[in-house]
Amino acid sequence: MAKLVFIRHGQSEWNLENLFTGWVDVNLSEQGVREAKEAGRKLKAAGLEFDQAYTSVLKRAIKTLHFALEESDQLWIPETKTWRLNERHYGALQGKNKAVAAEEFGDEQVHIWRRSYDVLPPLLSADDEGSAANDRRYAELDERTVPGGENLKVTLERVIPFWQDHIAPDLLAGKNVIVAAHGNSLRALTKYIEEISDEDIMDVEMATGQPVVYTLDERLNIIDKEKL
Ligand SMILES: O=C(O)[C@@H](CO)OP(=O)(O)O
Repeated sequence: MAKLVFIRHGQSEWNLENLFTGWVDVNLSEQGVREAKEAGRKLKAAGLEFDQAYTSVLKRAIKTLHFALEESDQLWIPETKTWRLNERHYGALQGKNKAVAAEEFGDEQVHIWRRSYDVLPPLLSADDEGSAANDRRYAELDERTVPGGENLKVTLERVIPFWQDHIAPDLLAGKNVIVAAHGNSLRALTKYIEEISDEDIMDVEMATGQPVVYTLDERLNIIDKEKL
């Protein structure tokens, strides 16, 4: 039986400032560093040993993974970074304050942008300075693949191929896997593996720095789920 752990990054500087973040590569806050280290201590106390780690190409998730693995003395394990585990791209909302946006557009509209399954945020154009098209780490992406903004549905559609090609084969081979990622890329994975409806996923939240441990059978059915 394989173990699968999801961990959302610790609090980021922009979580603290209540800004839409998405693909902006912000750092962990001091509290976020503490949360990541605490997560590592919990993994160690639970006796969890990993064979493979996956994370995004954003430093808040990468650093969370490293702090957690360091605290549990497993920094040596193989790790793969992929844009497919990035936070959802928040389009033109990136960098805006969530409370200010709620005053400007109304609470309901902001809630729809944040939690609806298939409503897109206002998009960022490819020639915008902040576009991922100008970022070297996404140079491998076909320009039609570089998002100008994503909803959870689009996020799920780019996360699940990575699950199918990498994470699921590892688990099927009996490996224990840790995935350090983001609120919405993890909501997409959670929706997929727990078969949560488009409606019910609106109420699912991921806490920063809290490991979620799944025990899976040899066909990847969920036997147990525990939050540490
Ligand atoms: O701003 C973001 O990128 C995400 C995660 O912090 O926010 P939300 O919870 O609104 O999806």
